[in-house]
Amino acid sequence: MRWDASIRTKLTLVIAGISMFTVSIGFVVVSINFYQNMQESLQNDALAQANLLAENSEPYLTYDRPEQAQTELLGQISLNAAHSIAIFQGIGETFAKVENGGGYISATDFRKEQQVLWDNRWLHIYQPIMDSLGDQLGTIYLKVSTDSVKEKLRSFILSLLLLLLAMVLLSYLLARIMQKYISQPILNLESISHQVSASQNYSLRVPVVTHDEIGKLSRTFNDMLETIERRQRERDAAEEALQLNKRRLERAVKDLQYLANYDSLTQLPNRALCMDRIRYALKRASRTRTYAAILFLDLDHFKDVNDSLGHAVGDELLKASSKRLQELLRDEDTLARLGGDEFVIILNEVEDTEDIITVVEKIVDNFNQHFNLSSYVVNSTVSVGVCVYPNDGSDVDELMKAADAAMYKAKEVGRNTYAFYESEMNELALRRHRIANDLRAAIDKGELSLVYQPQVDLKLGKVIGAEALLRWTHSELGFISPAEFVPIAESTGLIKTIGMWVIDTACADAAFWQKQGHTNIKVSVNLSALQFRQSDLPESINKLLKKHQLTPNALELEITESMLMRDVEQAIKTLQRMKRMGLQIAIDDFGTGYSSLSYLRRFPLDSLKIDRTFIDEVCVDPDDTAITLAIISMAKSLRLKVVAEGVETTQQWDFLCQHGCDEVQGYLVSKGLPGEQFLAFIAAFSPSKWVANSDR
Ligand SMILES: Nc1nc2c(ncn2[C@@H]2O[C@@H]3COP(=O)(O)O[C@H]4[C@@H](O)[C@H](n5cnc6c(=O)[nH]c(N)nc65)O[C@@H]4COP(=O)(O)O[C@H]3[C@H]2O)c(=O)[nH]1
Repeated sequence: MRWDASIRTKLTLVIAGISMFTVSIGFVVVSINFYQNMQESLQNDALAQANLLAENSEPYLTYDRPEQAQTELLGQISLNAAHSIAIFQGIGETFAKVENGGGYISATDFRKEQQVLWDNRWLHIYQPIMDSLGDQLGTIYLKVSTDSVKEKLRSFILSLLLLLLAMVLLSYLLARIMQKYISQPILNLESISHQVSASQNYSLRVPVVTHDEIGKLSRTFNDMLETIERRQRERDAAEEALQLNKRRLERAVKDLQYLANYDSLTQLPNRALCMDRIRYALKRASRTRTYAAILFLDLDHFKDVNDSLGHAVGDELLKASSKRLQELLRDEDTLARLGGDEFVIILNEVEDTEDIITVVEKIVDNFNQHFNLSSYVVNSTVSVGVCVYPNDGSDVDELMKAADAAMYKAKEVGRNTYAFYESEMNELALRRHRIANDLRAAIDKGELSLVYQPQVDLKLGKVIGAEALLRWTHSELGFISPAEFVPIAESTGLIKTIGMWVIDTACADAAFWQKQGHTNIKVSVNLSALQFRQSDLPESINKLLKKHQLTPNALELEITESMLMRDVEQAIKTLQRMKRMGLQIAIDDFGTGYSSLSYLRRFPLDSLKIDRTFIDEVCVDPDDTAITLAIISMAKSLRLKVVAEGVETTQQWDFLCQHGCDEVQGYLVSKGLPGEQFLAFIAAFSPSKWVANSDR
């Protein structure tokens, strides 16, 4: 068993133990000595008395006077212990005896010779009585109790024990005090070594207070710490130098990597990294079944700028061009500089190839604005060649060649333009270009018009409003769907003008219908995202309402979920302004976006329009049924009206009727109608008549 007491305790106990052991031995020796002395004194005393009796007993024996011997002789004995005394004569006959606490004496106690005997309780002394002729007349027998000796020994031991206890206590206290001088330096040594091992702080030192072995040990320990501390310092310095070199090396590697992958002038990815990014874009596109577009850009007449204004201006133009391009791109797209005035743009995960046209047109348009360089204003247009993965090539080389070829095509056409590698895309781009250009004049030429698709209240069985739908009949291209030209108008910004024309026209028509007596008919107008973000839109609408003296609640604005979710707080503010004006607000194509319920509660809305794609299969596809029912119940819980778009069959109509939909619109009721036809439609509309003509 290990004993884990401290050295201090051990030392105290050892010192106290030794002193106790020594004192105990002394105690035993003294006690034995004392006992022996007491015995000897008693024996000497008793022997002297016995001798005296033996010398004086002769006449009493000779004249046979036992009574006198008893009183005159034995009665005179004085001893400090209980005793009995007898005079034997002849061969053991008791002549006289006195029993004075020394017990009974019988003939059996007789001994003839001189003897001194000790037993447990008694001291027996036999002393012969001799006559003058030297003959033995008898024997004196003295029997002395040893109780008095034992009693004295007991009280002696008791006082000795008390003394011993006091000495042990004293030695313990002295040991405690003394051990401090021995154990403290050891404890110091132990404490410092513990601190050093716990904190790894080698600057700690043990205080050296003695010059003995422990003092020497402490000094050696301190020397050892000093050596370790010095080595530690040297190692730390070496480690620091190593880290510094490592950091320098890492920075150098990073710089090298950067130089290997980035262009030092524009900080854009260089050719090597560009090829890598294209490879990655192709993988992403094929995994997500989308397109990737590679735009090869070359600044027109860059050489002239360099030659006439100097390389510094040329560099500045390249930097300004890269900044401008960067601003036009999404974060997930890549802009790289191949060298000279050649740039490449990678458009990732493009879902619709028409989006590529939008981007490339934006780029070409932007370069039609001059560059304000530090000392010159420079005009620099751009020629762009575009190819699309997977249509125009399956690997990086093929696609780069295609984009390069397309770029030369754009240069040949006369620069400041773009060209697709694939002619089909070129045609599409040309058509978009044409639409964008011609749309500007379409309003003035009177090519735009509105049709109104009736909206029927299912409970009332009455037409209660209409959605205004924009129509464009191009003088040469014929009918162009709003689904085609509205996004183009959005990308060119022309939608603002067209949108105001739509509201103006719809308000004028609605005011006319009201004048014709259809006071409860409201008109719904689609707002584009760009329009919705226009800060002066509420005021502009207000002006138009006043212009046509139309009550605000006769105008409903249709907004899509994505328009609201783009900047929720701003959207809430705009909607609140519109609501304060008294306008009606509907969410269009509901269910296709990502609006969250918590946000919906915060938008001041009047109705939700269930998207046509759900109504299409509402009686066939259980998913669409479930979604439609969920939208209806959600709208009810938000106290919003529900409108179903694209109702084409009576089954859909019945389903919506049964499940509490408020309003419907769709080909089952009517397609969009020109203003005057719509008026006639309201007048003629009666549910029974309509039911008769329907596909029931
Ligand atoms: N298959 C089918 N289709 C039906 C049925 N009932 C209505 N539709 C069509 O569904 C579209 C509904 O309009 P939208 O969802 O707002 O979608 C509109 C809207 O986003 C946009 N648009 C139309 N007019 C305007 C406008 O004045 N301003 C803005 N910003 N966008 C407009 O163009 C989109 C397409 O408009 P449209 O071609 O007129 O197509 C209209 C309408 O003709 C039906 O029963 N079956």
